[in-house]
Amino acid sequence: MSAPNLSIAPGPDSVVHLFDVTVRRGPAVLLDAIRWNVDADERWVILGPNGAGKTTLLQIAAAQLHPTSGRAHVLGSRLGAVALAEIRPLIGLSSAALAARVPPQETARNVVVSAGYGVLGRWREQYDELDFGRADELLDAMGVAQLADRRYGTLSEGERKRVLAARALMTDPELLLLDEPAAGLDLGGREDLLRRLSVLAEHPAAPATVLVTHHVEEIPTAFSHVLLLREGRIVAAGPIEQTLTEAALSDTFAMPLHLEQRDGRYFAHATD
Ligand SMILES: Nc1ncnc2c1ncn2[C@@H]1O[C@H](COP(=O)(O)OP(=O)(O)OP(=O)(O)O)[C@@H](O)[C@H]1O
Repeated sequence: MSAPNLSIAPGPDSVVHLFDVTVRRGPAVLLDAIRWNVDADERWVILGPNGAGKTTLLQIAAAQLHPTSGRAHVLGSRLGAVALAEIRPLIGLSSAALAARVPPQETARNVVVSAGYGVLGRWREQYDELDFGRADELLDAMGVAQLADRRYGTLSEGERKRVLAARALMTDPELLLLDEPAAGLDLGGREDLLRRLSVLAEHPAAPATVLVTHHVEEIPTAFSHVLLLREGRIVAAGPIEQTLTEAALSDTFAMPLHLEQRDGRYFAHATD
């Protein structure tokens, strides 16, 4: 299924709108005629196996990549028609690619506060007390207030993820993109982060959010929609309750899977 009824142009509440978006690299088709719309009040999960195209799709939503063909609108602007630098400050992104570029000697607080300037780590910019206050609040909201003065390079994998999630929120973005925010976290860390992301997602003023994951166990409650991706194609997309079914999940991962839902959370395992 690939949202055949999606209109060619974005609606008034649309934050991300893709119409027949295809991404090719040589003979490889990374994304194949994707039709997808994210409205401002929606919280989406993109779920799929390794190599499905999830990160590529997120790069389009982050206005970091142009489609090879098709129409992509992000925050009302058509990619290719506007300078991407204009809309990027409105997008909060946390990804492995970003994590790898953070200067290790930078403090956690500076990693967060420098998002306001679209740079990684402090250079010569001057920040005011309000900026630092907001950075500390966001570190606190992500459960790492005590690490504000620690150097990024000394943080554990899970602590870095939280700092980058705080950074993604620093500019008060209209679109929040989280690529595998719970990867590398231990069980307690994952559960704590998911609870915090659920609190955020439930907030009426929270930005439209897209979270990428390989695992249904990493879907925070309060996320409203799911897009299941396999080999660059949409298997199913829509409201999570109706769309995340055992059959659709089994198709996505190309194996028979048992899916359970309890208290708004999902759990899956292979059937015998
Ligand atoms: N420049 C390229 N040329 C050819 N193939 C590419 C190129 N870049 C990415 N790919 C392929 O595109 C596919 C989709 O990659 P992408 O990183 O979007 O997948 P993903 O779903 O995020 O994977 P993972 O879960 O493993 O992170 C992969 O098979 C990858 O090998």
